[in-house]
Amino acid sequence: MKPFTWNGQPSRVVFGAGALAHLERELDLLGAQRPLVLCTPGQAAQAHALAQRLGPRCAGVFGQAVMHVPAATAAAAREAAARLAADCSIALGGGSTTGLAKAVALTTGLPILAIPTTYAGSEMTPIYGITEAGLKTTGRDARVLPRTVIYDPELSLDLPLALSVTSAMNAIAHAVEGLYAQDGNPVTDLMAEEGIRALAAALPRLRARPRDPDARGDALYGAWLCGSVLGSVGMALHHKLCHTLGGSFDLPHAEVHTVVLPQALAFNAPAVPEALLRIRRALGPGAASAPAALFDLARDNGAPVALRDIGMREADLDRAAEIAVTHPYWNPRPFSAAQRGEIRALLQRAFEGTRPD
Ligand SMILES: NC(=O)C1=CN([C@@H]2O[C@H](COP(=O)(O)OP(=O)(O)OC[C@H]3O[C@@H](n4cnc5c(N)ncnc54)[C@H](OP(=O)(O)O)[C@@H]3O)[C@@H](O)[C@H]2O)C=CC1
Ligand SMILES: O=C(O)/C=C\C(=O)CC(=O)O
Repeated sequence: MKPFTWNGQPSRVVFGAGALAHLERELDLLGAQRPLVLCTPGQAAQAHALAQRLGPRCAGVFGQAVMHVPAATAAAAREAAARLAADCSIALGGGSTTGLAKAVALTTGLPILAIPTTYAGSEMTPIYGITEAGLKTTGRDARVLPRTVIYDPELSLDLPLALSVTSAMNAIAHAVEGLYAQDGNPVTDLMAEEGIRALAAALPRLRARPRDPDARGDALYGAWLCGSVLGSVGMALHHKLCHTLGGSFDLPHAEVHTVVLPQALAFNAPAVPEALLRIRRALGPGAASAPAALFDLARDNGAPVALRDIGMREADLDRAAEIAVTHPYWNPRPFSAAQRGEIRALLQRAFEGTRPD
């Protein structure tokens, strides 16, 4: 057994259908008297319903969360939290909303109670991302790790199927990179393999019955495991490419992960044989390689497999490759300026949607 350290996940998790009923109890446990409810404009109705339920203890609602957390939005949310004398953020929504709560926590220390409605997994990580002048900066800071997470499958029953599939692929990507992370360990390996299995098995059930509460619960269970992996170990090439494409070219986050994952794993495959075995086992029986099986999982569940289908311009691929190899993340197969050509070729295959061998 190789030596390792594991910081675990200090977040308190309340999981189950109807778990939202425990919100007041969880706020009391946090000692939160004046929570600010954060959401996207699209989820304002749910956020205001939550605020009404909380009554006078609720400091208010800030409903301007946006994907990739623009710096201006972060500043506006911080100002609102100060003006309303909030002592806690409730992030009701997907990773965009959790990311906004993290941006507030980064400078104010305001504790976060996250109520995820997608499978992004941000609620289980100390990773933040803020985008300014077309460049996304990510970092890790213990202050941004949500203190409490309420996972209630009933809140994702209406998550559109297409988003359910791509958000599940986003979560699977966390686990895939966790399986070859520089600081991986036996516990995160177990969580990663089980998370991939749970999500991959839930997808066809969701296609058959999108409002199946059990399938939604199993998917959320998988997202929790995969997010926990991401929160515990480092990210590598795949996430670097997605941060570049998402933050610098404003592509939809989960869709980028869905398209890039098979290609990034194919690039790393020669260096990560153990990870390939675990991924292949988690995805169930089949003759395809792990990268090809991930490609097929996305394609067979109706998700995009080509960057050109999610808004990427071929003319931007050179710049994307340049950004990606600048300040690279650690990766089991080194990528830096010297590998720019290989990364450019990877992006071309992702642009065209070429099924990996
Ligand atoms: N720091 C970290 O560890 C991580 C951060 N992230 C970040 O999170 C963001 C992406 O998160 P993701 O969840 O994919 O994106 P969003 O939070 O933007 O949600 C994606 C889409 O799903 C819709 N949606 C969310 N929940 C529901 C629901 N219950 N019913 C119907 N529609 C719903 C949203 O609609 P609407 O806009 O109306 O709300 C939105 O259109 C990115 O900024 C990414 O960088 C992602 C993973 C990990
Ligand atoms: O790319 C991911 O899914 C994980 C991390 C981030 O998105 C960083 C961020 O919060 O923007």
